[in-house]
Amino acid sequence: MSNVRVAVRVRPMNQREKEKHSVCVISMSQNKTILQSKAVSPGEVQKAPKEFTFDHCFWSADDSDPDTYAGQEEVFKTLEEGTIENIYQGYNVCIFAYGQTGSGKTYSMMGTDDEPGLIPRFCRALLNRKSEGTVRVELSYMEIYNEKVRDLLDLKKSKKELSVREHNILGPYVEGLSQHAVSTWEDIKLLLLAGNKCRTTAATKMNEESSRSHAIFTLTITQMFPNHESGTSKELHSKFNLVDLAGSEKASKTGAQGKQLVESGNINKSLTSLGRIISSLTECKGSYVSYRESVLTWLLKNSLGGNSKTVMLATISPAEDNYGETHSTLVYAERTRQIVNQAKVNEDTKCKAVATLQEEVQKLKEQLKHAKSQQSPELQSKLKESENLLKQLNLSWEEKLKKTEENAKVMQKYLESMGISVDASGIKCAKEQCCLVNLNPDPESNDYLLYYLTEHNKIGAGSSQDFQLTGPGIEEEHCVITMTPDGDVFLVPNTKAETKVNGALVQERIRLYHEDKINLGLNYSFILNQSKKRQPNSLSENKHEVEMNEMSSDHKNKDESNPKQNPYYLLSGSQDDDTELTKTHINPKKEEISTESRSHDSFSTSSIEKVLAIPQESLLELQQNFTNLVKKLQSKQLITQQDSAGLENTEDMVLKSKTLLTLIAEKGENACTQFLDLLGKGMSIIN
Ligand SMILES: Nc1ncnc2c1ncn2[C@@H]1O[C@H](COP(=O)(O)OP(=O)(O)OP(=O)(O)O)[C@@H](O)[C@H]1O
Repeated sequence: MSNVRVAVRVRPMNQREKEKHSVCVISMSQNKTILQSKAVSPGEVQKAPKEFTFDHCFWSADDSDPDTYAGQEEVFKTLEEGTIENIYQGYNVCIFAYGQTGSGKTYSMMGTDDEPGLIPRFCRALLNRKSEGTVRVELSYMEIYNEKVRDLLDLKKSKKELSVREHNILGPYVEGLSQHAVSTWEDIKLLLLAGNKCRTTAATKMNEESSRSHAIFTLTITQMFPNHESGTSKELHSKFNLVDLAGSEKASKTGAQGKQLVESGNINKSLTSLGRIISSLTECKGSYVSYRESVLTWLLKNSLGGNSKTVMLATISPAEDNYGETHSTLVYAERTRQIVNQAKVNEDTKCKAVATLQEEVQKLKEQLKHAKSQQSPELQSKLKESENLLKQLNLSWEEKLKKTEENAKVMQKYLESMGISVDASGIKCAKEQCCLVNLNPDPESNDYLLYYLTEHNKIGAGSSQDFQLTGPGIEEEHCVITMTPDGDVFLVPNTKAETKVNGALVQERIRLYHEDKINLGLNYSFILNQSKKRQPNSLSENKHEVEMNEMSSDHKNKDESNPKQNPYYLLSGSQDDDTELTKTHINPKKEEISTESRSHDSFSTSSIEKVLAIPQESLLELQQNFTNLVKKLQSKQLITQQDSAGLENTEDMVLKSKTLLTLIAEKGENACTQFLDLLGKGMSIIN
């Protein structure tokens, strides 16, 4: 019998907290965490600080003093103590991270490329551990989102909801969850990367990269010890669960609304059940514990009060404005420490399970023979369930390896067909392929996602969409991007959804060009990569240079020495020529404006004639271009907000152009020169 080991980790102040000059309310001394009470108004009595005792307290709030600072390595080393040993002795182990959104759960569990967290460190340590027996490691990775289980590693089935079942020897399990035989860190890394890319994330006001799902990463370790004298063999089995729970914060504080509020409700349903279970295990010992109340608690049944050695890592913010959440996390964590587990060595579990399953299958077949028709569907489904489990348990290691290999290929292809390219070394994109590059780094893997475009690409939050995005402002059917056989790309917005191209709101079908910046909802930003079409050959292909120049300077402002900061570097950083994307920005052909036309009168006449000659389909582009130009002129104070409002009210392009030219003319020679300069830079509505 052993208690759940509980560790608390306090993260550094984030930008928001620093800007607000938040006071640090956390201090740590050995295994004690002290929470100072909030500042009070004059006349009120300051409450005494609250003290909590844990097995480990990690001070990660400030790295200026290496003696007190606990980095990723220290957290791992402390929690690893005895853990790998326990796994190799045949015990189940579970480590779960609990805390409010943005408190550092994912950072602690997954970490970054430079600062790997517990999952990659444990995987490596586990593979490096020597054993006298033959060691087999299998891996699964799932997500619980809105009380639904999804396999993060079987992409063909990733949209399918999987069911939780329970076997009397094996305990709760997810039916049909893919198991991947792994032998090296590289095998695991690829699966981790792919799984993380599939994880659902939705931004909230508190933490834009907030993950709204619970993720369970499981390593199943089997050791075989053959006894050559007796011809028998012993098997030890252990399950190692690494769980990254969703944020425990209150929905109101994060600004969750609508669909997200439902998500929060369901996330909290799992967490509420978790809390209830922790209470019944600690306060009302002996009372019935309803693990099946939520998917999460059902799957973690063994980890809480059952057959597992469990560690809870509670993550907290140091800032005063998170006092309430921090306090409840600490209370929760202290209570969890009282849970007593009954871990036992799992010896020959598989053999026992196989034997009982075989018996069960026999019995069920017998029963089916004599069953009344109304009972048979239930019996049949039970039989199928047992047969499936038996089949999975009976697979040989070679078969498993082969399956894993096949699945890896399918997974890679499937991801590509979905528009996501996965490669352990970073992002790759076929030179000729047209794709959207997501400029928001993937929170789980720190790199960028590619969405390869096909003829017809539905984008939105709905399950029928080709590219599913979640987050504020994303509609069920947000927009459609189409591509003609010639590679011309068009965007058709849903007029109710917020879609911007190069900063301008789009309300009707619009053609897209190489390196156009597309904003969907509040948080998604994409760049169109259309390298095949990057050479401008039509009047409109030089239209975006001003934006491109702006973007280039935006990019320049980023830390170019760090390839992860800049998708262009990441894209071009590939060693492989075939899959390289260059970072060169388009350099559109500039049409020289003749010196004689540099008088606004002659310019305006010829310009309007050109506008009149423009075919209808180009007018839409023109309108878009016009909007961009107006914005630019506004920013240069060549026209006022009032002027541009007047322009917006005019539908007719010719009239619009005339008004604009008149407005510019009124500003005098300097304004005309600047205007022409802008036109010359590619913002022309008429050349
Ligand atoms: N110990 C730490 N040291 C440095 N940075 C940290 C630490 N913990 C968290 N952070 C940073 O704080 C931010 C939020 O952390 P993280 O994403 O891990 O939170 P979370 O608890 O997993 O949130 P969510 O519930 O939304 O998944 C990230 O930018 C992360 O890099």
